[in-house]
Amino acid sequence: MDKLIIKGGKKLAGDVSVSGSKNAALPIFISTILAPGLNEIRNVPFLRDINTTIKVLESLGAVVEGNGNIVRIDTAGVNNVEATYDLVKTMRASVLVLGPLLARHGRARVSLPGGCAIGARPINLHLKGLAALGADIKLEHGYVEAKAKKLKGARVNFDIATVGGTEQLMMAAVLAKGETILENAAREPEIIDLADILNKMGAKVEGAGTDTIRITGVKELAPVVHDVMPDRIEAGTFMVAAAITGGDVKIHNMKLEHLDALVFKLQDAGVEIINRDNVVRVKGPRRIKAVNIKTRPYPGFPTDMQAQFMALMCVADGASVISENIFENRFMHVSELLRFGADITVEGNTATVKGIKKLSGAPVMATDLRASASLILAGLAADNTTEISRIYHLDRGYDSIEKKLAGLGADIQRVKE
Ligand SMILES: CC(=O)N[C@H]1[C@@H](OP(=O)(O)OP(=O)(O)OC[C@H]2O[C@@H](n3ccc(=O)[nH]c3=O)[C@H](O)[C@@H]2O)O[C@H](CO)[C@@H](O)[C@@H]1O
Ligand SMILES: C=C(OP(=O)(O)O)C(=O)O
Repeated sequence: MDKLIIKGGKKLAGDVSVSGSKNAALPIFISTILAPGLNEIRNVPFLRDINTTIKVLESLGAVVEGNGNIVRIDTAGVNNVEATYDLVKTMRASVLVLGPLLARHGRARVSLPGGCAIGARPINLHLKGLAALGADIKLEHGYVEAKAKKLKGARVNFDIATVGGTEQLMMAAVLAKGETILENAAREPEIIDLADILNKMGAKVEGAGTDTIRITGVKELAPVVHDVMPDRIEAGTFMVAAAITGGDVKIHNMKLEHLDALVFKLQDAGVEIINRDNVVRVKGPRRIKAVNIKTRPYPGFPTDMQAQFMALMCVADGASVISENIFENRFMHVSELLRFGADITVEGNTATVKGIKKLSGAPVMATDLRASASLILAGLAADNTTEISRIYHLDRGYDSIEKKLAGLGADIQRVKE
């Protein structure tokens, strides 16, 4: 197993480029099931979750080959309709094959994903929506079995704005008979990227990015070439890295408009952000000011940036109140941040962080993807040496993060344990 060793205290400076988005690429890869033939996906990040998605698609009969950041997925031969426990358990997004398999083959058998470290993560709203489209759904032996001769358009009103649920229903509805209206749909930019590829394939999806998405079913879809959008969470993580080290970093290949909520909070904390010619320059102040955040569905503050922002608040002047409103157990980084000497108390879904002058490097353990990023950020700001173990979580979602940070002057190394 690999671990990271960071010698903190370096102000980051220079240029860094953001990779393609994990949370956009996974549903985009899965959407190719709907367009039999050779699809080409570009700007693909190198991530463990991408490899898992490729394994899932191959297990269904797709032929996949990669060349750098371009991946070609031939879905002509997809004829297996079962995604097994072994694959789904390592990556929850695999459950998204349900909608496209059902739409293309009229049936699917997919392992229930179960919870994960950050929460229970149910899929009841995915299943309720598919049932509204006419699917017959059974839960048996840990698997969802879904059947429908032909899905039929319907109105689906989500109780909660769910990103995965919205993606699942979009992919099911594009080949359904008639019109589907998704109300209280999630509005994340990754949903727009998915709608874009589906529309290129010949689908009729309108309103992605708003809370009402209208989909008119079509008979068939054709394969396409598509570029994945930049990863807004990776970009946000670099912004916090610049801020926490008092650095001066220019970030390329990012869309600042996807990060409004984070930008406002960073500015309130005293961070300077300049967007010129599509390059975002982030300058950290000498001292960070404490600000409060509440995670919310997009366009609110992203839950995927909560852990990283908490690391920043650990060294702010004053106290910050952080509420996590999406996942019930997404504070696992707290106990590890305490090992750096941070002053954090948690009550229910709220953490109160009292900033201290300096964190102190420590051996810590990564518990989930974004928690890992928060520990790196703390390590960059801390004195002395930080050792982060169990970084396999990090490799699920960050493309060469240690190399990119080293390129900005961080003293960070990956070593074998
Ligand atoms: C709204 C939100 O911030 N979604 C995040 C969520 O997406 P992901 O798609 O994993 O999760 P959802 O958006 O579906 O979940 C939003 C909320 O709805 C609940 N829920 C969801 C589906 C369902 O069938 N039943 C149900 O009750 C979840 O428990 C959660 O409280 O995690 C991803 C990985 O961290 C993030 O990139 C997404 O931005
Ligand atoms: C938790 C995350 O991903 P996943 O939904 O794949 O678990 C994430 O991207 O922060």
